[in-house]
Amino acid sequence: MMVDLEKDATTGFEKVILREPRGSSAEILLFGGQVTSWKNERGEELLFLSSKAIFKPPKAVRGGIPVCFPQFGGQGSLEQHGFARNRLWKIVESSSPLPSVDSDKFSLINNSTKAIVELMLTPSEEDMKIWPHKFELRLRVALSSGGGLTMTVKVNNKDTKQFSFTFALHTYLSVADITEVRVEGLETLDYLDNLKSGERSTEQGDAITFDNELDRVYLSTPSKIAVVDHEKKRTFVLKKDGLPDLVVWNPWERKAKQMVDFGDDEYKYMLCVEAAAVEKPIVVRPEEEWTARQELSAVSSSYSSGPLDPRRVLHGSSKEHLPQYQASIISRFSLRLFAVMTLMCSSRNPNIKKS
Ligand SMILES: O=P(O)(O)OC[C@H]1O[C@H](O)[C@H](O)[C@@H](O)[C@@H]1O
Repeated sequence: MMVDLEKDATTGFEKVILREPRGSSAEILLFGGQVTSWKNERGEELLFLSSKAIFKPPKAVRGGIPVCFPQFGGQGSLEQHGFARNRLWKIVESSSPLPSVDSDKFSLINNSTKAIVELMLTPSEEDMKIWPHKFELRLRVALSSGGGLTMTVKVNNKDTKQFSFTFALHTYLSVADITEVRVEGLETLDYLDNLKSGERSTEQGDAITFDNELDRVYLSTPSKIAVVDHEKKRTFVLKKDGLPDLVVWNPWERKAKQMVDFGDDEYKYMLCVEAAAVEKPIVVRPEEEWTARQELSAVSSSYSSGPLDPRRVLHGSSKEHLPQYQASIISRFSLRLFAVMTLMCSSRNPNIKKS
């Protein structure tokens, strides 16, 4: 396992590179704490990064996995998606003892089964003027020996009063042809439609497919979602904890043309699936810590990684023989029962603890 710190020759941005012996790798910019590359063992890029991406602060970089904090979207007093994605983060030295970046390239061999780096963002005086809360935001990125990419986020409240925020890991997946892509695991869920001023609707269909612009916040989503790329015969599996919502976004043709940092036809080759906490802001009291996690893996589409949706576990295959409306009613009933039981078991967010 290797962890390198380099200065990108083209952009001048400092980046951490994680490599594992079988050939997979990941790159993380200190600007934005943003993962901009994740490659499998054959060296194939799994994340989308626009060819028109602008590497010039304070513009956020279009692609990879921007961190949206302390605000997702435009609902709030801050700039769209908050400021974390266009600030310079620091490496937490204890995570990977990286030397300074003065010379060309440094390497270190990490004997664990994962190549890991931890980055941190704390507010500057300027940040405190627009969001007056002392916090520590940590992002740990780990590349496992199988090539899976795990991102663990922690927000510590270092202030004397509580604060709340919304959050997303805004993952841009690279796909071969968006019209041949299917998202599984969101069937029958409620969503907020950003193309209809956040109107609430219920997903009726089967898996989600794409033939137009789509911008939705799916609510209370299962912990495991699959994005099947038929053309590439590849399935991305996204597992998450502490991030109940999932934003699904593709700008399609018209919006693509309006974005200066996005190629006119690049919408065909990307899909954003964003593990998020949007509908219910996260509240963290002084000296508390909130943790969330997302695990990404890319597997051949013939691979089955087990049931996606907890409701399918409850009903088994018998659900498939029921008329669709009946199956959906049962699904929703059991979901509500599950939600009530969860609420009864814990009234506090289980992802928040004393730090
Ligand atoms: O252009 P950005 O600020 O990076 O936002 C890109 C997109 O992010 C999310 O997916 C939102 O749901 C979209 O409404 C937004 O257009």
